[in-house]
Amino acid sequence: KENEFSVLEGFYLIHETIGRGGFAKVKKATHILTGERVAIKILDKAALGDDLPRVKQEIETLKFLNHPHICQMYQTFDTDRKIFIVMEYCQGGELFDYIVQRDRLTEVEGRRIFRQIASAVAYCHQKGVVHRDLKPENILLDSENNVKLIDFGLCANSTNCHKVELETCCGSPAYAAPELIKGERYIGTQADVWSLGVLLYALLNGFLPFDDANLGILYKKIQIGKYEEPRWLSEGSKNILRCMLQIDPKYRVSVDQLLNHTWCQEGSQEPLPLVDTDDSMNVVDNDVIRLMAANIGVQPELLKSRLSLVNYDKYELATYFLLLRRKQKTGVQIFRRCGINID
Ligand SMILES: O=C(Nc1ccc2c(c1)CCNCC2)c1ccc(-c2cn[nH]c2)cc1OCc1ccccc1
Repeated sequence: KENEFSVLEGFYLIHETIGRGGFAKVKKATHILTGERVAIKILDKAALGDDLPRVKQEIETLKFLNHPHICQMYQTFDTDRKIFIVMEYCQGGELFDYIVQRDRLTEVEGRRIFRQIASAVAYCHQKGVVHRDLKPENILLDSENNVKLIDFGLCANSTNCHKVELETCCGSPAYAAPELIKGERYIGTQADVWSLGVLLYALLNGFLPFDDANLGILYKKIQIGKYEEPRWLSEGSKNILRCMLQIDPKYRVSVDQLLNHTWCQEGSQEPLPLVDTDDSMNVVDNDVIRLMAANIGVQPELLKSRLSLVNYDKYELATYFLLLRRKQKTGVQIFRRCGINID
């Protein structure tokens, strides 16, 4: 029996399992060349069965999403039995646990988290991707409690995602928009905004706006769209929730309008990442390229051309991404200490 991890030998050190999803196992690992922590999602092809297309869908989608609040895919490859997806390490765990541990978040913390989620969703919508399964379980946190959106297995990609109508009813009922559970054709971006409303409600209150053990009653409550506004909610937060939890999608805000809502603008804010243009998918950070090129003894231009085929099956691309993240976190001086002169 081939050791299922032999394909990783020399590139990643595998540590303990940190989580089990439906058909995935997530293991802590170390990217050997940089020493950076990563998470490796391991899927068994046989166990996947007809869920295999969902995994392929997630991999293809993650290949063109590159955003600080979307869990970054660094490399992916498969053996005859397994699929490996090397992901960004999110040691803060699930947002769901973060809320439960605190009962509910303060408005300041809730706003910080919500703005990061909304900026990730706005970026997806600009790229023609609708997530369709937004909920606290699909939002992880990194070591500084910054948001990392995961699980694009149910997402739909299309160039005109703002207009194309979808029909597959998916996602978790409590976060599903009224038009989606009615089985009507719906616009994915509008359904995502409803889920963002349910998410913000859960962040600020610690419980769901629409909830019932009986699915039929839950559907009724969602279609009626009436929910409790606890006394601790400020006028601003009640207002932004109403903008999202509109049962008629025609009256629902877009995620771009959300980010400009006064509630989101309140307080001292760290600047939101700009929605990147396509060039961020090209390999352009010259500090990282020069460091890597010096390290492996090739011309920077040759390395850049090798990496510009961003198809995630190369270890060097994972190296590039991890060094870029390290530079974003700690600044260029970190490379000087690597003892390699990159001037
Ligand atoms: O790095 C990830 N998780 C993760 C890493 C370290 C720690 C924790 C969690 C919390 C548990 N205590 C130990 C610290 C991690 C990264 C990516 C993905 C991922 C990306 N697409 N799909 C899955 C999943 C991940 O995990 C799942 C998880 C495990 C335990 C709880 C909560 C979540």
